[in-house]
Amino acid sequence: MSSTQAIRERLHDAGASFAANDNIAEYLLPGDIDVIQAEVEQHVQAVLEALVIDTSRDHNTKATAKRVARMYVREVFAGRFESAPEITGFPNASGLNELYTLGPIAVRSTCSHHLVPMTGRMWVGVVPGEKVIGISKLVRVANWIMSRPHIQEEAAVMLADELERRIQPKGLAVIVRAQHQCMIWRGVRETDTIMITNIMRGAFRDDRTLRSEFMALIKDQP
Ligand SMILES: Nc1nc2c(ncn2[C@@H]2O[C@H](COP(=O)(O)OP(=O)(O)OP(=O)(O)O)[C@@H](O)[C@H]2O)c(=O)[nH]1
Repeated sequence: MSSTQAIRERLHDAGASFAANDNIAEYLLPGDIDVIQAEVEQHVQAVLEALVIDTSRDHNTKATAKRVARMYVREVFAGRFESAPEITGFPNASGLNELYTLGPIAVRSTCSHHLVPMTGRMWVGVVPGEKVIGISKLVRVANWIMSRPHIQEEAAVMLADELERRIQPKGLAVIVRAQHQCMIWRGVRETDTIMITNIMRGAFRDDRTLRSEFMALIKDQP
């Protein structure tokens, strides 16, 4: 059966969750991504037809279904289908115990309620534990998590959980500041509203001075 129904059945049989912000890479077989993309294309074409758009004669929308399917599957929702990025870790040989911050990192995500962009910036603060990791890997993990449909609170927690699990720091802070197009482009149409999510773990939760130091370090990076 070459359809996404076979993939959903596989996930059901394995008892796996496949919510919008879950990653399902470990349940996919070779070729499944092409099956998903082809089926999404068919359904986007049906949406265009339901919107009474003449894609056969309108040169602007002729290839829109194909473009949108590729964008969803290979770009903006790729974090659902791709395996987690590898993290290069080094032993913390010199016993580094100081805070470092990384940011701003671009937030490019999608609101799972209206499937429109959620964009902004985020910062990560780390007090290392036994491992020191390549800082670009924080960005790779962040992009992998964010490129799924989300609500911001869950995205921030999911990123913090993943980083905590993979780098086992003494302290971890994740701050996400994002604008939601579902509140700008439509709906309440508030153009300047920003949602801020703060996650403080380990030393950042327990030590107010460390938290303040982190906030001071990032405060001039709007
Ligand atoms: N908590 C939270 N809410 C979000 C996020 N993104 C969007 N929302 C809200 O989710 C809600 C969606 O619920 P509905 O009331 O069913 O959607 P709607 O009728 O289109 O609502 P309006 O946007 O008010 O027009 C809206 O209030 C959105 O503003 C997010 O990341 N976190």
